[in-house]
Amino acid sequence: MTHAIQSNLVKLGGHLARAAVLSQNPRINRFQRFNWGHVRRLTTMSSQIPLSSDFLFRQMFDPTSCTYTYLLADTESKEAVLIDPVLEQVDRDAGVVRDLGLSLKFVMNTHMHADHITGTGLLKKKVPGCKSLISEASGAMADVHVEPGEEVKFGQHKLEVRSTPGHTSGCVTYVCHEQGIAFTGDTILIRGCGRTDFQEGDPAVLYKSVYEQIFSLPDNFKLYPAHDYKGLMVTTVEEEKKLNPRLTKSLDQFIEIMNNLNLPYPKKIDVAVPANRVCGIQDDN
Ligand SMILES: N[C@@H](CCC(=O)N[C@@H](CSS)C(=O)NCC(=O)O)C(=O)O
Repeated sequence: MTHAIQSNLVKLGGHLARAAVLSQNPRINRFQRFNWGHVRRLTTMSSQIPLSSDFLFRQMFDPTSCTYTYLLADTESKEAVLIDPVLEQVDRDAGVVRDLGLSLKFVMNTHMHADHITGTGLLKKKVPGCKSLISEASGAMADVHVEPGEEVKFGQHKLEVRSTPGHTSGCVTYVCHEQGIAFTGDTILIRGCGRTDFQEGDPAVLYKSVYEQIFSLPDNFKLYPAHDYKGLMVTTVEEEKKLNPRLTKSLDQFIEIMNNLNLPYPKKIDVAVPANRVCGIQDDN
């Protein structure tokens, strides 16, 4: 061991010893004590669940709205579903479906989005035969309305519909149990969650949805959100249970945080919500 390493280890030992003494001293108030909060991290990690070889998964990004669209398919039967498409990316999405020789069964949304217009209506025109799908509770028009507990089937695979209101009253999470993955829309984001200040948003309802419907999934289930604003792509139940800066708080603290986010309204809200109520475009089929 070099002298420099030895000396740094001695210094680190000193810091840790001082921190331990400070944290035990009753005369030092809680704000002066060594704050371990910022060193919170996973010390162990649950084993990873691999996707089965007949399960196609593609995550695609729209840089303007920071939306993720997901293409899932059964590679044997070729049946596919597309989750949360964006109007401006319809040609990209239809192109991937065509290139891979897939048969698009459902174009589905996790909720009625407020920040972008869904690509659903236009995809129905460009990819004949596919059906639009959204929750009954969303209040949006679609060919198929799903209820909590129902399954969306494509080939040998299926997604369970879980009701996760709070960001909007009609939000759902689609869970593929056999692959250990869930599509959470805006209910839970990576180290964040959907805002609750419009479209019947309610922080207490969102908190309950997350704890009852998402954190009740196995720790190693991967969570795929509808947005990320920091370049992250995927998280796990375990990570969010332990590291989510909002959802690791008590219900009261969470409500306080959500009621004071003071975010500007999404720029497209006034056009997106009415358009998404009718599948993104007036559907004249
Ligand atoms: N700047 C964007 C809108 C960003 C935003 O409000 N995102 C929503 C999800 S889309 S309605 C959200 O819930 N964000 C949570 C957060 O903590 O950021 C725009 O103008 O479109």
